Amino acid sequence: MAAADQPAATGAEPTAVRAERIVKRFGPTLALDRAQLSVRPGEAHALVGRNGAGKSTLVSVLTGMERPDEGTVTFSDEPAPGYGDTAAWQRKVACVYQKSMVVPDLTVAENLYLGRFQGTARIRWRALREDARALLAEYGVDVDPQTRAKDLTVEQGQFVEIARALSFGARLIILDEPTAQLDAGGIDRLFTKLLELRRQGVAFLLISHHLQEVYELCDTVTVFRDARHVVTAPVAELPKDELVAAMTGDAEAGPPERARGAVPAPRPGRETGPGAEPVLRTEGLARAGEFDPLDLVVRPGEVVGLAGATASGNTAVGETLVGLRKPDGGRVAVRGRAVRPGSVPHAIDAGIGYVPEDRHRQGLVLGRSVAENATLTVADQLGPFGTVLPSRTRAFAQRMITSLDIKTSGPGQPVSGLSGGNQQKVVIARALAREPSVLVAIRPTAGVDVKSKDSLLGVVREVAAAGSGAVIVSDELDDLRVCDRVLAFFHGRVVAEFGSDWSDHGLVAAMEGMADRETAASAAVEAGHGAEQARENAGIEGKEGSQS
Ligand SMILES: Nc1ncnc2c1ncn2[C@@H]1O[C@H](COP(=O)(O)OP(=O)(O)OP(=O)(O)O)[C@@H](O)[C@H]1O
Repeated sequence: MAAADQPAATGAEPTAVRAERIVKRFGPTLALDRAQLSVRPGEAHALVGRNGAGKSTLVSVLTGMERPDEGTVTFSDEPAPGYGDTAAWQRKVACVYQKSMVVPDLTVAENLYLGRFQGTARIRWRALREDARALLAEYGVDVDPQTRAKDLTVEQGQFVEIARALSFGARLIILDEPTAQLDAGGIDRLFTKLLELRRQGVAFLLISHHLQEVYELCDTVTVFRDARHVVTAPVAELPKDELVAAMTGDAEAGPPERARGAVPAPRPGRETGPGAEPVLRTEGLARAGEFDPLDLVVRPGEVVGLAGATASGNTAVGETLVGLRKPDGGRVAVRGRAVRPGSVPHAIDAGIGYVPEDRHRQGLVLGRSVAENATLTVADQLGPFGTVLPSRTRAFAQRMITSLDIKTSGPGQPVSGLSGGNQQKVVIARALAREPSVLVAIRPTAGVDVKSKDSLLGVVREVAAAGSGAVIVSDELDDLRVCDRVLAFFHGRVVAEFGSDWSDHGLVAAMEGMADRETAASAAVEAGHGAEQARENAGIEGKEGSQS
């Protein structure tokens, strides 16, 4: 491996932060085992590792949220503040999460000065707004200070958080999956802003499962595996396959591991292919202001992608299919049977399995165990006469834990103690538990590590191979690669239809609104399909324009 180990402190160059020999235990779990990390001023440093490797735990230690059992943290070679001294920590470091932590009902100005009011002195609102305006201008953030935080876009929220942290004096900003909810333009603007700030000496620690981002944005990368520091190296000296190998512990990255056993074997008599009865069909399905009437057909054995950037309508379609949103018009049928609109329980009963985007709000009961969460949708099958047998629940959950490679101390562990990526696997386990006819997954691999991503997407393919169908709603190209065909949404309409041989460029252009259906059809023809075939492949029935 070309990678060098963490350079020893020379004393010549101060570090923005240095963590040494950090040990952190949660009950029997050793989350950090003598872990180390140092970040230089002005550096963009990536911290990567598989789900459960200890990244978030280190962030908690570096931001003063968790006290380590052993080890030391220094900022600019000075000891870290005492644990509990929040104000002192704020002057050193801040973590910007995917979901902005600002108080939603307060204005931007109020959020910026939160926690800074002293004693009982009257707050001078006009001066506060002026100060906020000046502060935002200083950091080049184009947001009106009187906007309520809840009305900010994800991108604006992140910028406000960064400005707030810098105004406290912090010179180290930790970004936890910052691009997960940004579209291409937002990512560009974030990257530009970070570059500007780095020139002023601000250091960034980026936690990401998007390895491409690591290469585009960072100059140094640290890999954690199983609670330990494995390697720190300049990104230019660590090719992607070596980086993945360091994360997984494999000598070579090797072929993706496949999760086995989570998916039932194909059912005899279940036909697949173009002639088979659709597992899912929508006719004229629509929601005003969100998406135009959509006729969609998913046949057994098929994985169909609904691609689109934020607010393109693809997520709204997915959430309407699973009953979370009520359509204004049109119908949904599973294996020919109509599904009652706008009802999640009916959708589940009809055979629609659902993997939500926001697992915290829609997916999991955090205080409950892995076993209880994984079996929430099948409680009726776990014992006679409405009872739930704990032994059956545990056995069922154990099968899911093994087949989806969920890193947990066992079926009884509360889900709140799992890492983010492992929580996502529990959500998928739950969706699969009922052996759905069609699985609808919205950004299913958000926050999931590179190896588990392959394995989860492999599970989706297996669901299809077993005679069901799947719909993947995502803007992640890796999610869409497993699809047999992809419909690209823009402004609530399907603007392009692709077979499985789309190019990154073509699909991204379509999602950005730079392709219309004609271009897509000609792209399909160029790729060797007839135009009719391209339309047929796309499963769009009825006359041209039925979706517009
Ligand atoms: N509050 C907690 N209680 C119990 N165990 C915990 C707690 N927080 C973390 N852990 C355990 O510590 C280990 C490290 O988790 P951590 O969240 O730091 O991983 P991670 O690298 O951030 O993973 P991901 O990429 O999935 O977010 C995991 O085994 C996790 O289950």
